[in-house]
Amino acid sequence: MSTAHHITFTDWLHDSQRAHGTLPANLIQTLMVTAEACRRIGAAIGQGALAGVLGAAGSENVQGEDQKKLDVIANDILLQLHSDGSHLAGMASEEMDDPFPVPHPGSSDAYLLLFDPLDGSSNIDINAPVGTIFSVLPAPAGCDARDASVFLQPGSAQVAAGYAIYGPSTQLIITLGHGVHAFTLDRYSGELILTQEHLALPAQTQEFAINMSNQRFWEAPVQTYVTDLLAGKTGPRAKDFNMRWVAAMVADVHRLLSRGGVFLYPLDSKMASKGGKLRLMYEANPMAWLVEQAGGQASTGHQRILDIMPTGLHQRVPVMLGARDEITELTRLHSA
Ligand SMILES: O=P(O)(O)OC[C@H]1O[C@](O)(COP(=O)(O)O)[C@@H](O)[C@@H]1O
Ligand SMILES: [Mg+2]
Ligand SMILES: [Mg+2]
Repeated sequence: MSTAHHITFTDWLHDSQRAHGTLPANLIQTLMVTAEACRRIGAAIGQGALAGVLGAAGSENVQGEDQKKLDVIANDILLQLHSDGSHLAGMASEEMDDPFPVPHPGSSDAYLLLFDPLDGSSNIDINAPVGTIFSVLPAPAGCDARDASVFLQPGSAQVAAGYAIYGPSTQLIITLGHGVHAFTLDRYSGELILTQEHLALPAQTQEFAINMSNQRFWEAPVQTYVTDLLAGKTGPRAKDFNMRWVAAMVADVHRLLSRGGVFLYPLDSKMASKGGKLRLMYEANPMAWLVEQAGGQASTGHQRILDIMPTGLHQRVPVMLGARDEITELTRLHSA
């Protein structure tokens, strides 16, 4: 589809409502407030050293990881902006052990919002891209969002998913189940403007993303897969592959959605007991749905990510997503 100009995110949400009729007011509100939170997080990140926001917060999150000041700031911005409304029943975040119930949950059709407020934290101090990832689930009628089990729905139940990337430009990428669309922040007007509709992920690629320093810890199927890619033209794949690793899932997935590719964070023996590196509910699920909506696939190697029945809010899973033919090859190797 052609590039559209000067359609703001708000206009687009109302157009989508007219076109698909599936956007309740509370969902529109959830997405508008999330977009505004991302704009403010992007502004704080953009100020960098000038705002004193860089460096460690001196605390740990539930995963036992050191929090950066911006992890905490980004989390607080999302909590604060959403707490004012009645569109959500509750929120869950990488940075909080337990769910955050919204003080005055309103109507029965409220939503649950899950997020990784700042993805790629280790990139902050080197002025490289970072992002915010979010996933929206329906709240079961009359649920008590203090109870983590209300959030434990498979990725296939998501009603919206997306991310903001804070790079040379700030962009918001979103799906509501009708393709993947990109908005770019106009820094002069403060508006998010629709800049690309229906992002498409080619079935084939010659580019892969994986943290190669973990090679010796991977399981056999991933060892075989990457060995074949590295063998290039004279190997079994009969073509040369390029490799990229930004070390922020948002940026690595954004590259896939922009020019194709495959991204892997497989299980390795260092983290086998944890189940993987990336978090299912607010990293793997939203990215898996975006990738599928763009024509790609997302798998653990054994199972479609969106079919996983979650057992914990902060559950981790192996992630392989991107070009359809590559994920098909990876699942073949895992079942061999
Ligand atoms: O340290 P590595 O192996 O490069 O890990 C990079 C991965 O870790 C993450 O940064 C984890 O995200 P957080 O920064 O939200 O903890 C992913 O975005 C990225 O894919
Ligand atoms: Mg992350
Ligand atoms: Mg994070």
